[in-house]
Amino acid sequence: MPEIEIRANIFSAFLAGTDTTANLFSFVTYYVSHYPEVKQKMLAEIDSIFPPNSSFQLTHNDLSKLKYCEAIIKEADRVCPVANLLGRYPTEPIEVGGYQWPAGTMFHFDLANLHRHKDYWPNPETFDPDRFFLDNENESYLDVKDDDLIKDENNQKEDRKVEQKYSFIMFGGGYRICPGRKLAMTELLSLMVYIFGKYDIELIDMEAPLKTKSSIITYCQQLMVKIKPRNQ
Ligand code: HEM
Repeated sequence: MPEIEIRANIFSAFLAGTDTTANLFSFVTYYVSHYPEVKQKMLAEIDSIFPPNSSFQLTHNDLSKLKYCEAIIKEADRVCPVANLLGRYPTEPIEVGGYQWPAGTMFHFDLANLHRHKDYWPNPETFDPDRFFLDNENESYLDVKDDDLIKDENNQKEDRKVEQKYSFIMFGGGYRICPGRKLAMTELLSLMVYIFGKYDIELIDMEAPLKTKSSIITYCQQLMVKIKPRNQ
């Protein structure tokens, strides 16, 4: 492998594997602290599986029971997508949006607007993890199934399931879907158990908006919080 490719791979492993997860955890912290009813429901779920003041082992099986926490992570990324720059280029001429495009045209996906599109999301501006929680039994955002891929490849846009799936593309989709998605979810859920399970986190200023800046990813510029051990 040429040196430039080795460097590019190391760079993307750092950027893709650490900055995404770290910044999304900041967004989760902001939203959880901003919505007391969400925080309460989250703590009830964490405490029911990882009882406070008990010595527990973090197992994959127990983490996978944290369906509401998973919904919070997805909802935080829906309203504030940490990976916002997603590109594709066609290898052959293609028609998109009623226009003909030559092979090699670079298309960028506008994740922030897609994740808030009113055709797919009722009350898109509202932070509401229940939209993922109540749906959790049927959803499969993290596991793209082969039959969906085949249908999508053939561009069968009438397939409503595929269309709905791709209205939320936190981890991208298709053959280039994020290979670290399960690790990312495991890391984020573990952090939620260890941090929110043990500490009470409050925003210094409940009125302050989430301060972010976007480049290749959206990162948290500042998050002022007060941390103290939880009273259990
Ligand atoms: C919350 C955390 C994360 C988010 C939101 C995220 C999101 C994404 C997105 C949107 C893509 C583009 C997918 C596409 O083009 O369809 C991607 C690609 C990628 N991600 Fe992640 N990611 C996260 C964590 C991770 C972690 C933990 C790793 C590795 C340890 C990782 C490794 C990668 C790599 C290597 C690619 C490029 C894949 C390719 O081009 O084939 N990501 N990620």
